[in-house]
Amino acid sequence: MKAVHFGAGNIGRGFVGLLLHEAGYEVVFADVNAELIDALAAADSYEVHAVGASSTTTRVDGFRAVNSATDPERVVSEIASADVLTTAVGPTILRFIAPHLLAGLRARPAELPPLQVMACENAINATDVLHDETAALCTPAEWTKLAGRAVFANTAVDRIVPGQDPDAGLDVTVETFFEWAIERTPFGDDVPAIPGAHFVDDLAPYIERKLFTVNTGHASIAYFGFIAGYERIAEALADPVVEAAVAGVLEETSALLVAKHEFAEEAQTRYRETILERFRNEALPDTVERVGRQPLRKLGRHERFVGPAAELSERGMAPRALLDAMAAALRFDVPADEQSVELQRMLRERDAEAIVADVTGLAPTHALFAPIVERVRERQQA
Ligand SMILES: NC(=O)c1ccc[n+]([C@@H]2O[C@H](COP(=O)([O-])OP(=O)(O)OC[C@H]3O[C@@H](n4cnc5c(N)ncnc54)[C@H](O)[C@@H]3O)[C@@H](O)[C@H]2O)c1
Ligand SMILES: O=P(O)(O)OC[C@@H](O)[C@@H](O)[C@H](O)[C@H](O)CO
Repeated sequence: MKAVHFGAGNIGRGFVGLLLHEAGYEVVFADVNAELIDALAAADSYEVHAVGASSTTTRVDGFRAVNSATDPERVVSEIASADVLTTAVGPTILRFIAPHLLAGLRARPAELPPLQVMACENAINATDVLHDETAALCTPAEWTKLAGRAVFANTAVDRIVPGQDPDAGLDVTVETFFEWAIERTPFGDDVPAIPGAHFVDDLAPYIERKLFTVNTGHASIAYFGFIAGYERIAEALADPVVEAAVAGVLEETSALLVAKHEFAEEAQTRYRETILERFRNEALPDTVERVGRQPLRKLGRHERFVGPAAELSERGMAPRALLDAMAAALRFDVPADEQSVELQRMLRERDAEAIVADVTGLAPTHALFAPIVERVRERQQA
């Protein structure tokens, strides 16, 4: 069995590649980072160090590596004969994976079982995005012909994999916790055998609970922590002011999740507490800069702040802590982060309504639009 995995970075090597390897797949990593791909191609194995209460080390071997920027023909032939295709490149990069996938499907013998495609990104329905980007590159008639050569399943992936020590080479330090939930129905009777994953009929509750608890909480720590001058996530959360602000945010998203998906309140409280414990893991060198990265994406319409806040407003509940977290995000000023630089430029040069419309995608008539505009104005005046 062969899996082509796009994105040999933190989650690629430390989670998706690892679980596919443990499931018995030969993993072919595809990435545009030449140094990384050369190192993987030259290595026999790397280690995944899971750190926390019960630390473990797992060796990953039997993989290959291909540079998708310089050797697209090889990528096509690998996809044409693969069983599984996964990605962990970032939601905004999926459109660059689509041409490879389309070419791979064109070259794939029609008699092979369909390629099982799963995008493992922090975004709702990321695999659908990859599907749509791929279908848009050919005519509807050709897509009708090719569509039978692949099945597309959305997933929710959860494991904190921080930025890695440059001296660690290919080895990856991760937390011990992990969860990989995958839609079952697209596969019909041929569900991939990945023991580390679980397959669910309805992914929405899983992905929304994950994104609006883990990622909303994480990003809130990053933005409040950045303002308070912290470098690490664990030390930011140890500050009672940050902790209280984050608790307020998670109470709001939990209220939505309980109301919308009918999670038992106690179960959601336990889930939240487990997650806060994960963020407190001192052995995990995770930084506010990594977790707060790309604030414009994180302030998007269906993302971790505006998504739940908009739904709360629509249900007649007024989100306050989420608005505070969004206001904190506006202060994320990190020269190395292109989106942070762009956000600060927008705040200096454009009017508040235009910023809110562009960044959040909310209509001016939406109940959340005016409160966010107010936060943007406050930031501009400060
Ligand atoms: N790190 C985590 O804790 C974590 C956990 C769950 C989900 N995720 C999600 O996984 C995805 C990747 O995150 P990460 O932390 O591993 O980031 P990362 O930067 O470590 O890895 C991304 C990799 O994608 C590669 N890449 C970029 N453009 C590419 C292209 N056009 N073709 C092929 N490869 C390309 C990069 O070179 C890099 O190696 C994101 O969507 C993130 O939200 C991350
Ligand atoms: O990857 P992002 O930028 O969407 O979010 C940053 C972190 O919150 C994220 O990578 C978490 O570590 C991860 O989602 C945990 O499962």
